[in-house]
Amino acid sequence: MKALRDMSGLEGAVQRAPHWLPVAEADALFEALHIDIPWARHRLRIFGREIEAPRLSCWIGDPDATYRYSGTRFVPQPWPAALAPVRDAVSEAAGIAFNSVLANLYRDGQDAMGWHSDDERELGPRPVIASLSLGATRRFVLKARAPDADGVVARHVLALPHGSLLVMRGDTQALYRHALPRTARPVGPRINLTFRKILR
Ligand SMILES: O=C(O)CCC(=O)C(=O)O
Ligand SMILES: [Fe+2]
Repeated sequence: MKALRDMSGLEGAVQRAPHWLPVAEADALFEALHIDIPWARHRLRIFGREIEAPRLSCWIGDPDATYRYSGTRFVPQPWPAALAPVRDAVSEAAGIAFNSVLANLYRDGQDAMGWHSDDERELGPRPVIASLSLGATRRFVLKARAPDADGVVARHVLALPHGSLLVMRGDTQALYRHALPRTARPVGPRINLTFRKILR
């Protein structure tokens, strides 16, 4: 496993390791999760309207780690065998014991996630979120909620390749929104695992 490094311009808040999981392990994990996870379409509430999320998802976690995500309460699915050791390794890398993960499957370039922050109350005020990406490389964009002293709205675009780990911590959710835009490029499926710690 490669060490996490601070992203320039986001020191102390966002870290990543582009090739965190060795390719063979990342390949095996993608295959296992693609089959083992009961993927479903979640409903999101955006500006008071319910929409079907343009991706498939599954909430996984310890039995008492219930969670509200975009207006819906989820009781987590149990950890698939292939995922439990990954949870432990990601927890060690990020320095926090994660008890849940939102797994996302982006079937092709039309699947996406709009602007949001991972700021649900269950995560506490300054949550640590660790995001492991498998499969097709997609662009992940962080955009500041407010302009800086020069009037510039900071924007950071990251490619998240197969096996990469991204950690957001500190005030990242309070100060930034993030999104995974659609792409017209022909891309294969991507699985993203966003590990979270639900406070009880
Ligand atoms: O797919 C990604 O990289 C990000 C997903 C995300 O932000 C989320 O599910 O909260
Ligand atoms: Fe998110």
